[in-house]
Amino acid sequence: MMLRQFLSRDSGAAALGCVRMLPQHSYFASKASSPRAQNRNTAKSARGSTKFRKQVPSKNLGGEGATAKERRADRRRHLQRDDENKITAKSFHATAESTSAPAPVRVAMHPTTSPCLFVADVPGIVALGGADGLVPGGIEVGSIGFVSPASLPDQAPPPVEWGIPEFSFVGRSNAGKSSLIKTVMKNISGAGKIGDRVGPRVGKTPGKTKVVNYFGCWGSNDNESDLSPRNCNMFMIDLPGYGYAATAGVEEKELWEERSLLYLQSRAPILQTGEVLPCIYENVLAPLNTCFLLVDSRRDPIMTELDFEYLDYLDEHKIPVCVVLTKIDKINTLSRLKAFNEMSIVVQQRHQSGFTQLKPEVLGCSSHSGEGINEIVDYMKSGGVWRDEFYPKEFWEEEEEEEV
Ligand SMILES: Nc1nc2c(ncn2[C@@H]2O[C@H](COP(=O)(O)OP(=O)(O)OP(=O)(O)O)[C@@H](O)[C@H]2O)c(=O)[nH]1
Ligand SMILES: [Mg+2]
Repeated sequence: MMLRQFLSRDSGAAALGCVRMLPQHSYFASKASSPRAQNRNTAKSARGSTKFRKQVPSKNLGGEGATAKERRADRRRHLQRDDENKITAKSFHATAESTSAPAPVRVAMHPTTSPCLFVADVPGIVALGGADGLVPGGIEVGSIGFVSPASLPDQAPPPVEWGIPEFSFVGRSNAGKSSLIKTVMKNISGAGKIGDRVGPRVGKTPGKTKVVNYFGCWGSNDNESDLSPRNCNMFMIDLPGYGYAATAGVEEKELWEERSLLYLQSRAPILQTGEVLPCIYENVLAPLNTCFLLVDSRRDPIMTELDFEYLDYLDEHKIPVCVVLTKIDKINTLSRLKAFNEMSIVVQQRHQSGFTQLKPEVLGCSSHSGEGINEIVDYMKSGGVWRDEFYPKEFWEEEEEEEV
């Protein structure tokens, strides 16, 4: 009961109670200041690995004597206007392209939110969890839909304060992030096809996704009036990839990378400022539940320097990470074994050296054949890292005692 109230987005009082119950010395604070973390940071600066650490939101945007960073912020504002992912009024009249869904997919603009919400209301297939759909026992999902793009964190549709769990997908450009989200949306909703106005856009050339896109998941029994971002049970976030992009120059690409990093650091338990948020941010949970780090299973070696740098960044911000090998339909059994072994060694080494938010098991999937998708969906529906790895054990034990 207490647990459910705490996780409920509308129970501010219960959340406050929980803040008091948190251990005095934060789980995250102790990890952040550990000698191992300090050594890692020192080693990182020594090898000049600063690509993903320079990205700090700029306060002074442009103007005379502006620094390169400020000029980039100016460009960012400019790009926001003509971004290809921006929703236009014309899109409101779009219909979803779902030909083989179990029931017709309806697309609706929700009146209570910004005029860019599309909802694909598809009869749900699974119902987990309790009344709120957001309980430690699981996250109930059944309906899915595109909510909104955001170029900057403050444009994100669900404010951090709502504490709705978010699952984000990161990786090199072309790793298969958007495809995976699309396939997961199909799995959740039971729809045969997810159109581009409801799901993420997929592209053959690296650099397709350019802004942070929010996809909402509602409960399977929610009706149309419940389908606002506030009522979402979880979000899936499609982020622009890092590394080579065929669709843009270096500067534009840097801007997209910055968008990803700004998103991550604004939703993570540890802020860029060094401030530690011990699971709770202004009385609610830090919303970023898990970051799926996608790696193309065909790569040899499996991890590139950029992947390692990204992993370092996630570690530094104490973001829970689950590594997923993608496109496994493209490789034979022997190559799969090799890829999984290689990746598991990396993950276990990192886990043992202090990156405890890194899920020790590596997942694999194919968005084309559907292999491994159930495991990813099950992971999210079971609450991701909320119960087990993310929170200190004593936290839940204390809660349960309170219930008695
Ligand atoms: N064979 C196979 N191809 C895949 C799979 N997943 C994605 N692809 C293909 O890989 C290409 C890139 O997929 P995207 O989902 O757009 O990749 P992304 O990571 O979102 O790329 P960016 O948005 O550019 O960062 C597309 O041509 C997809 O069809 C998979 O599981 N198997
Ligand atoms: Mg993409």
